[in-house]
Amino acid sequence: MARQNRLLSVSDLVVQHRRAGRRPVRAVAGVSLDLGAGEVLGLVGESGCGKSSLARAVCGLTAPTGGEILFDGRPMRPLGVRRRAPALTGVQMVFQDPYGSLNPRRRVSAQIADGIRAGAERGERGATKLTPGALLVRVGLPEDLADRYPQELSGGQRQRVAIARAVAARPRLLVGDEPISALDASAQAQVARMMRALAVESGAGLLFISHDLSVVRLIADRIAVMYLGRIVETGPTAEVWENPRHPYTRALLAAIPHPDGAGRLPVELPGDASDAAAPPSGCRFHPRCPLAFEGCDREEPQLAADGVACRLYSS
Ligand SMILES: Nc1ncnc2c1ncn2[C@@H]1O[C@H](COP(=O)(O)OP(=O)(O)OP(=O)(O)O)[C@@H](O)[C@H]1O
Repeated sequence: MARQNRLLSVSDLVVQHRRAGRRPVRAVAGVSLDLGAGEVLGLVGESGCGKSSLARAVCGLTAPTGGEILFDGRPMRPLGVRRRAPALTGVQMVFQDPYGSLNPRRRVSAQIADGIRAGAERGERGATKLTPGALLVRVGLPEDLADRYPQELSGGQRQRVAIARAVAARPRLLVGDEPISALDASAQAQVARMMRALAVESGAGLLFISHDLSVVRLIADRIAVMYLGRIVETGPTAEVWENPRHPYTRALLAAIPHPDGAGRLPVELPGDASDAAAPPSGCRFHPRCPLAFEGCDREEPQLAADGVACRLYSS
């Protein structure tokens, strides 16, 4: 499908953070990806690889340093330029910490009502039929929680409220930045599945970001694996899960404990992830790669049409 026809199309995105008196950090170093309506893309990678920087740029919260973000075929402008709340553009984001994003002084019902209003203002069909109580039930909470304040709720309840508020705005694109990592392990898969259901049934695209490949694979149609600012592998979920090709994806998979406690042993990657402010030359993963060979420290592999950025597969 042509880029302009995708709900979200990111090409060669660069996000660089300036730091006073220190070298800038290129958190996103040339990323291209796309997402269709009703589709779920899982973005995975270790802490610090640039997932949040990418998510914030996609939502217009951070100005890109380079590249292009098309939303519905039109350039996504940073918030300062657009001067409109993301909800009014049809993009909603759910963050890891719902405490930071919910207003402690307003009742849950009022905050969800804000979302409903934003959807209605954009003229989204059905937005005015939504009610805070019905949305709470939809995210697995009792209706009467609407009268409470965020601090009266548990962390898991707050995160469900944040999801209800995001969905209330009838977004065309929902971005979850580690939306489940603060939840109990027992609730993570359930909440992830709920986000998928809510997005897909309303025809929205979902960009679901997590460091946990085992949860992402439960809900994503496609997976993109990010390492130090770059996408190193991407493909349909079943393919990436069953036949990971990039050595980094393999290491991520090998580190997932088997459900019965046996099976795969955690494999430690040698060394720490490199500093994004001073990435290694050549392939960014080569200092930790068990399969690195002659030349990997000089040539930076590009993401090929087969979805892998690794010299092992280039002819
Ligand atoms: N505002 C900022 N100013 C300076 N450096 C930043 C800023 N935001 C992020 N960084 C740096 O950019 C790199 C990528 O960070 P980012 O938060 O995007 O990654 P992440 O994969 O989302 O990690 P985490 O899951 O820990 O949030 C890191 O080296 C981080 O220290």
